[in-house]
Amino acid sequence: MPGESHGDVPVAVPLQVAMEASALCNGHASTPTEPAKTLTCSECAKVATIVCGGCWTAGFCARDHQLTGWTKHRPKCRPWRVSSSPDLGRFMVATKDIAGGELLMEDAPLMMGPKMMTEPVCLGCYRPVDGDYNCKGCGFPLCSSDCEGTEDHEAECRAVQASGIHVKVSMFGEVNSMYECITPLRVLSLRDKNPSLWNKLMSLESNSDMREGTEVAAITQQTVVDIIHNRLQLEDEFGTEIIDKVLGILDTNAFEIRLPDSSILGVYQKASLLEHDCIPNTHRTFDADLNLVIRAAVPIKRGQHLTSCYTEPLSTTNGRQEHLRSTKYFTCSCKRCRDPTELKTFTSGIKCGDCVEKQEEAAKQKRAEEKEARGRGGTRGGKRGGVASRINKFQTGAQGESSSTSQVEEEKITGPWIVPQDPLSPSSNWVCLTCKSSTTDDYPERITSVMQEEAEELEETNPNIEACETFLEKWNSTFHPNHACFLNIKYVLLHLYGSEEGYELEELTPIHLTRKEELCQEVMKVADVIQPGISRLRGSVLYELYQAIFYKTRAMSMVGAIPAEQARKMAMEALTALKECARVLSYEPEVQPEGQLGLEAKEEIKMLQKWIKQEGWKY
Ligand SMILES: C[S@@+](CC[C@H](N)C(=O)[O-])C[C@H]1O[C@@H](n2cnc3c(N)ncnc32)[C@H](O)[C@@H]1O
Repeated sequence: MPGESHGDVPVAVPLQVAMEASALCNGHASTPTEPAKTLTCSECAKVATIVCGGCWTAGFCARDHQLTGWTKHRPKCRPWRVSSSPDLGRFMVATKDIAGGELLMEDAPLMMGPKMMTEPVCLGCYRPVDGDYNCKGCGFPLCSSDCEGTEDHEAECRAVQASGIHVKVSMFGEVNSMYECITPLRVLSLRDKNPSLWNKLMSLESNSDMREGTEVAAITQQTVVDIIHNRLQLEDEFGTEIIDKVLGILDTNAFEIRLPDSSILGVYQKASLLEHDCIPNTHRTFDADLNLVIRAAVPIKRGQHLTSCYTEPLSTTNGRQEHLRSTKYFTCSCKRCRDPTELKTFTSGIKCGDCVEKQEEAAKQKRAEEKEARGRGGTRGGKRGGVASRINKFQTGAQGESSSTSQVEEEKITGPWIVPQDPLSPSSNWVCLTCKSSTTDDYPERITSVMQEEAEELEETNPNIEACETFLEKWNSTFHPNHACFLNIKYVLLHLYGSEEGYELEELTPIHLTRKEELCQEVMKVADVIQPGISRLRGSVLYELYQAIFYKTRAMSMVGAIPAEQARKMAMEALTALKECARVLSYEPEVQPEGQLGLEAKEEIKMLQKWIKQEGWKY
């Protein structure tokens, strides 16, 4: 149009090219071939000759009509389309090559509510409550009268009042079962109040057939269905079937939203169509209005499915599978789950006791032979121990990878590690990758759950450095250093070095800083595989890594403990980590702690560059 700028209009792609590309994409195993349709121009309905290069789906008869139609098409233009298959149901496919960080969708919540298992929170603003103020209508605790008339709180308030019950919550700060039926009630109330919203919610996957007869269904029969029917006397309005369907929809689709001091549930229409993968290629955040913002975490090729991780990435294959089966009703067969080594991260790995015994025996034998050889006049090597060896370790650690470090790295891969033979089966045998012996009992599951329980207890007690190090030392001879439980404790520990009282950053010795760096590197190596690209996990660890390297470099170069060239190299490593941290966290909203950390990282880049300049180095 004359005078109108078309600067952001995507290129035109010839229809023939788009059709050939689409045929290639549809070659994907799980993508059905879609019926061939004649594409028409979105502006004049003539037969299309080109498609929009942004979404590769909207057709136009010619470039002029693509330009004049841009204002209308822009809100719909997106780099993905929805497809479906019998295995996955609906899913999203990239319609063009997408760059890491590219915005894929912004999605407003269809509805929100408290989590089913939650401590008492205000039903208007979701802050934790202590019972100081109770709703005059229904008795549920709220933060103040301001939240009494909020639209969010209307459904349960009305239902409770109509039943003649006046709620009295007396336990605070711990999970309270009275909240379990609030969010389902909010969804149910939409059927009459807002049919269009209700229809959108009902169009989401409920997995009703799979849910029927499960333990989850039996529990919610008592905690939700019976309460709605008997206490709130709504049996005539909402039969068991519809309540079960709503519960299935919430289980399958609700996202957990982290607020500053609580977390709640939100249901989103577009983002609900994202398929699960234990190594997701998208990243999700919530903006200040709790819209869900989905970006590409890594570059995505046209034709690839867009994926999100529905479960805890720092967990074992069994743990992830169990969570997905019991709450989302499917068995994940992503490349991480299919591979017994989990792409050589070994986050479920256990040490083979037999092989360790044999290795120890062989080492003992070798030492005895060496001793005998020395006795016969062989070379005498003075063994460095105590302080001398610690200083040596510290210096080699600071100046480059020592042979023992690379040995440890090698061992992380070679083992001897026991892994599940068929990771997709909950009753799989476990096999040692070195001696090939297979476990015939449930030892791997038992020992893992013993350690997991201990790790959970430890995490619940706000552990200190000593407790975390003791835990790792205790289980070190039984599990792989990357075992998911270890990684969770290591994640806590790497933050404690630098924040615990007496271990603040300025007070850390180079040995402590080396330990902090080592922990960061270990967690980062796994994070790079299982949460690549833009991820909060990587961002947060990168910040700690920068701190460890920078403080160590400064402390050591101040006393001349390392050559200038070594110090320069270390400073550059710190700068690289900090820049990547700032990049990764730049996608987090400022209202979230990670968003704040990203801003700090941005500021600290300037400070670090200034310091590097002062030292006379170029960056
Ligand atoms: C949030 S929904 C995703 C959208 C859903 N496919 C639909 O058609 O509405 C989650 C459900 O999709 C299916 N699903 C998602 N990812 C899957 C995967 N990797 N393998 C198998 N099924 C999957 C499962 O039925 C799961 O409970």
